[in-house]
Amino acid sequence: MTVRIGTRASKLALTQSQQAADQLAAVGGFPVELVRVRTEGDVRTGSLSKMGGAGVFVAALRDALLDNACDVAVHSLKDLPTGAAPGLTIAATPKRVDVRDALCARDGLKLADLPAGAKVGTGSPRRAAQLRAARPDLDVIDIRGNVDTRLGRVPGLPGNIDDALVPGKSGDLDAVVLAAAGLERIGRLDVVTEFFETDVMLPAPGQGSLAIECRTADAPGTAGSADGAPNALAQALAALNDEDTRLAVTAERSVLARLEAGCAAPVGAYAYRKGSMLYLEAVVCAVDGSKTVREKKATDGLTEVGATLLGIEVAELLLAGGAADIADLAASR
Ligand SMILES: NCc1[nH]cc(CCC(=O)O)c1CC(=O)O
Repeated sequence: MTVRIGTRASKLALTQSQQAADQLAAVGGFPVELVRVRTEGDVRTGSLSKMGGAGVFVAALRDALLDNACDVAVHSLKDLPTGAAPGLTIAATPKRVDVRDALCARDGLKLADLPAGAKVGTGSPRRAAQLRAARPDLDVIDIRGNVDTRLGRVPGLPGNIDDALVPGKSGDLDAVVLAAAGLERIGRLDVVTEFFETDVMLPAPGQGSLAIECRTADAPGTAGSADGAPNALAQALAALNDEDTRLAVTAERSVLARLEAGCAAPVGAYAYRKGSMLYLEAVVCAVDGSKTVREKKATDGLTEVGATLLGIEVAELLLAGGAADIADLAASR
């Protein structure tokens, strides 16, 4: 048996798929190969909103799983919609890496050093809102493209502008904000000039975490041979799972689900386990940075159900604090 991992062709996707492939092969003892899946979001360069949102990146991989064109898909968890995918299971969330957002600025500048009116690029309403709340004098510019293309818009940061996507835009910004996790995975933490602590900028729910998805029939707990023993893939997937990461991202995604928030809603959430408690912090911001609702709560229910309930409780506190009035929670792109 060769296990086929479906992957997008971007540098970040290939890197994280290859890492998962190496780990699966090591613990499973079976051969693993990468299968490239082209997604609509990779092929077309137009507005993501016209393609049905960031979910287009995920949908093609899920179709490939359901069509038996691959056995495993590795997603950035923060790109996964919260709704269920029938027939598929998130079999593992490996131990999460750095959850923070990172400023990548010209000349080594930190947020406090940027001059008034400095142009800071981000495609994320969540980052834009928290940037504006911290520094209302900045000019936040909407950008998209892969990590290289984004970095290439800051003078002195070696990036590779995709000219089809953003013609003539090389070096036009003072800084961009990216997830530390993505930079870490592709070995580009050298461009970071400041890591934002979570009191300045709460990350996207699931940021820094991967979701390893498979057909439910192959998932740990469901897959079995006639004698009831789990199959080799299910066992290997179970070995890649980190339960503290699973609890944290379950709580974070539960906030999004209870808020019925779209993928472009300005919502941040971060959960972490400390001892016998699971802590969750979440924020909803007006995109112009003028208003913020923030809540924090903990539970000693260290189970999937406990984490989900914690997310619901925090979401309801946010709603009671006026979250739906300050932000368009349904916003999608
Ligand atoms: N939306 C794009 C995306 N999806 C996952 C990551 C990397 C971070 C992660 O794995 O959480 C990124 C890039 C970014 O936000 O800078």
